[in-house]
Amino acid sequence: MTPEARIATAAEILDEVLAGEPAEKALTGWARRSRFAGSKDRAAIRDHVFDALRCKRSFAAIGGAMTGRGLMIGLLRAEGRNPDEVFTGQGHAPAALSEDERAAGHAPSEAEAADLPDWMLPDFTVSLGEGWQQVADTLRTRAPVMLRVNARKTTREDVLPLLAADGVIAQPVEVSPTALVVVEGARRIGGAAAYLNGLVELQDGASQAVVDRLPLAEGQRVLDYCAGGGGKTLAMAGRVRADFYAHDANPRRLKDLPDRAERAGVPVKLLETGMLSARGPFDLVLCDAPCSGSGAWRRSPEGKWALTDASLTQLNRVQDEILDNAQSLVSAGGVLAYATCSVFQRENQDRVAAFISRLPDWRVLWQKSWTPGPEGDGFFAACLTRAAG
Ligand SMILES: C[S@@+](CC[C@H](N)C(=O)[O-])C[C@H]1O[C@@H](n2cnc3c(N)ncnc32)[C@H](O)[C@@H]1O
Repeated sequence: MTPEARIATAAEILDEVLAGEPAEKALTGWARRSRFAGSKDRAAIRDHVFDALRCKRSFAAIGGAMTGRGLMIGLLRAEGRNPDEVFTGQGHAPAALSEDERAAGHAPSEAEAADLPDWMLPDFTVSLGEGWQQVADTLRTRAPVMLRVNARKTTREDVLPLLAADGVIAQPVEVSPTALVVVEGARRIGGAAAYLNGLVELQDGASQAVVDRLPLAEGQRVLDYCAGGGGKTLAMAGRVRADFYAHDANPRRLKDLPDRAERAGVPVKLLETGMLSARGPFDLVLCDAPCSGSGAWRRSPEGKWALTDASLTQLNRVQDEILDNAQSLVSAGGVLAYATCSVFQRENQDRVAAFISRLPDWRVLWQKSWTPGPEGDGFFAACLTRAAG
């Protein structure tokens, strides 16, 4: 496919997404119908679609329309290119611009330029202070592909040449002693021997940094209360030998964990909700709570546009409920850890403060935020314990 044909296809797929189809589904549907497209075409079209979804408001403003064509015109103008050079109507290129399209477009407002919904701007600025624009700008860019080295099986230094032998070039980063950023060959990770043998896992750098800070010790009983696919369970198990238990309100979310744990060489027991009290208490209970995902909107930009003030408030209720339920499973002297991949104070510091005001016998050991950047997503974590007495 020519570069122009890829833009035309991205515009069509974006129209489906704007009509309500999830981006992944629209991309997969197109790829199934378009066997002529090669892997490079698929990758380029995917990049166009996700670049446009990250910058949907600003591209629509400068492109003149919230349509697939408008977004692609906006993308080209944002890159300083003249859309007329791509929208030629020749071969498989998109149809030539009309006079109206050529004249359309306006300078973006503050929220449009930041690619945030208007309602969100106050929450964003309160949560991030002076750095809010930089964070909004970061969320408009592609996320790094990052790996976690399984310290149970290898070291960063030893695994780098193994990855390179399979075409995956990675570099150590500072955010965590187990983190690598992939600089070349990201699409080869799934077939790399180091991945297949459990030496590395795909995991964001800040996720790893959160786990680094948890006060884990050998022989503890540790519960991952919102384990999902088990990324944090495995990262914790990579650090110490302890008894790891994984739970999720939606047990189907845990389905990949047994295989991943086996590959990583770490035993993890799955627990259903009804078994939690009987199997407790636990020395450490981690609540990696469902959240807006705002710290990871580079990876999942549709979440940025789907979130509403009301859905954020509803998430806050779920977060409070999770903390209230999980605290009863923590042993005397044990630790309750709370984490989100959100940048919003409402989901982070405010939830911790609300918890302490409901249950004043708890105190905060530490809390920390990570902003999205070259070494990872935005994250928040806090550790709490019951005050002695
Ligand atoms: C942020 S994800 C967890 C990601 C996972 N820890 C990881 O590192 O891969 C949040 C998880 O919380 C689960 N969840 C939602 N409500 C819950 C509840 N009330 N109790 C426990 N888990 C819940 C969701 O099903 C989801 O899998």
